Amino acid sequence: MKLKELAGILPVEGTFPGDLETGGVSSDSRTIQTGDIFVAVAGTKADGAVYAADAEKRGAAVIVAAKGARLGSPSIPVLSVDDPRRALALLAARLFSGQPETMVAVTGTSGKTSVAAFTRQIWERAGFAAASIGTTGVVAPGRNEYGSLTTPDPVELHRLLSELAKAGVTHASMEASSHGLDQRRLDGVKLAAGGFTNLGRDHMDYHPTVEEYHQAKLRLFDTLLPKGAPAVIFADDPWSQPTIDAAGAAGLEVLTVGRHGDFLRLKRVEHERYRQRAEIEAGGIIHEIDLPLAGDFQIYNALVAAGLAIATGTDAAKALGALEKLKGAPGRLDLVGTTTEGAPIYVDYAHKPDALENVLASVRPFTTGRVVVVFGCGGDRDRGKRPIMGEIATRLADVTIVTDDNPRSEVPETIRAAILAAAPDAVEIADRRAAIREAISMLHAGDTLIVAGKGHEEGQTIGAETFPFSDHEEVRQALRELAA
Ligand SMILES: CC(=O)N[C@H]1[C@@H](OP(=O)(O)OP(=O)(O)OC[C@H]2O[C@@H](n3ccc(=O)[nH]c3=O)[C@H](O)[C@@H]2O)O[C@H](CO)[C@@H](O)[C@@H]1O[C@H](C)C(=O)N[C@@H](C)C(=O)N[C@H](CCC(=O)O)C(=O)O
Ligand SMILES: Nc1ncnc2c1ncn2[C@@H]1O[C@H](COP(=O)(O)OP(=O)(O)OP(=O)(O)O)[C@@H](O)[C@H]1O
Ligand SMILES: N[C@H](CCC[C@H](N)C(=O)O)C(=O)O
Ligand SMILES: [Mg+2]
Repeated sequence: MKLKELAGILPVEGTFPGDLETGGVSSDSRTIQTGDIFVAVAGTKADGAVYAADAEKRGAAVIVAAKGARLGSPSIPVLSVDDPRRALALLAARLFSGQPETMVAVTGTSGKTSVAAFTRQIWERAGFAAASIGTTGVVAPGRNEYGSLTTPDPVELHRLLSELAKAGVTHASMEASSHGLDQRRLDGVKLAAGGFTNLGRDHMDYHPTVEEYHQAKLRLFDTLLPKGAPAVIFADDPWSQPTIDAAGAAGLEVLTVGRHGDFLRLKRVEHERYRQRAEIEAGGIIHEIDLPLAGDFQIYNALVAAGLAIATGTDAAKALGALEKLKGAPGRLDLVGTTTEGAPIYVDYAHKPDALENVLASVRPFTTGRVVVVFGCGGDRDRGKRPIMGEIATRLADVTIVTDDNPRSEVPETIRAAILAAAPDAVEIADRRAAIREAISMLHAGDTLIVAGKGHEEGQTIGAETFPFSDHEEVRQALRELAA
């Protein structure tokens, strides 16, 4: 593409060599090829500006950077922009043209992966070629790939969206993480609707305060969605009202779901161990729904997903009917097995306080014996959540086993000690495999075990190395050995 065709994103007017042919775009100098545009972004670890020379050496045609960026003295043209990350996203969208026609994004502290997966399943049942993109990867017709980020970086994202569109995918749901929103990863995506689940403590290592964390999430509503677009907002969370206010002020069509919802009103719900029966009012009509998923919170995620599908044109009866066939996202209150005495063992991705609280509270009503939980906290992540999660486990579980969950560069004992400070009666078993075995071996009829924190993950990161590790596999293996 000629540089002048990127006017509107880049300041290429005037004497600039607008006829310059450019190839791809990247913010990582290590991936630059001859003719590419290098966008220097200020990161959390480094300032991309210092890699301008490396980008030039590798053949970059032009550098895009913030005004005043210290680029050294490149001999290729430099274009200054106000917001390099946004420019990167818009360039990626332009260079990889095409995206599924109908795209929705969901944000919130918990439930994003589930909502994205549910929305895709509802669309599939309504007959659309649909995809979902998020923490557990990309799922589309004939495609199921694991990805490393919840919201992929813009270049990856637009390469993917373009591929999906070419493969005939018309509908796609994606997760908008607070990092993704803050770093403008979705700024080039044309969104038809947005969803909000809830807000709790998360990523306090990245966002200075909860208010700023909420502000990052609000970018979906006040910046990214076009005026008049539907915003499907879960109405029963303490952060629902400020989100509704912001979406309203941005001129969006606010559609609330939940017990206090107007668009989809939850009139009644009975939680059973493995399913929930709900009465949902939509447009004055009551729908009786049998949701085949464990976990009280799943009905709320299902409402947001149905709201997004209906708001983007799926028939309400079809969308709500599809809830009866939903499959949970991998590792979200996932029943992996039961002991010979019948005690269920769930693997769940709760790695933040609200999620742990919800998952433990969810299984309590169906547990006549003890609730046992195995969990740890990740290294190089929010340290403040460790004692909070220790307290939650102590309050809501009968037996707490504290173990390791991706200690990364931190000393694992220190992480465990921070949790144990608020969980004095907890058992400490450093090795996660041993912790899972110990927990399973102590189960009796009526007990429930939750192995929390890793969900779908397939590795344990210790130092800089990631060893293969799956909670699902460990649970199955321990059950086999104990039964033998
Ligand atoms: C903290 C964070 O979000 N980091 C992300 C961010 O990196 P960064 O901008 O801070 O990068 P940096 O290392 O400071 O480097 C600055 C710039 O120099 C460039 N560079 C660096 C070295 C070099 O030789 N040449 C070069 O050009 C880098 O490519 C970068 O553009 O932008 C990168 C490109 O998009 C991401 O890969 C990277 O994700 C890291 C790996 C990460 O772990 N992110 C996590 C925390 C994350 O984003 N999580 C969220 C939420 C998860 C959830 O709750 O579900 C997610 O959406 O996944
Ligand atoms: N609506 C909800 N309210 C509270 N907790 C929830 C809700 N939905 C899911 N959870 C809990 O949060 C965990 C993660 O769920 P999910 O993966 O759907 O959320 P997420 O927002 O994508 O999380 P992440 O940012 O970690 O990827 C679940 O395993 C469950 O413990
Ligand atoms: N997307 C989250 C996942 C955390 C999962 C947990 N297992 C951990 O390692 O802390 C993160 O990278 O912070
Ligand atoms: Mg997720």
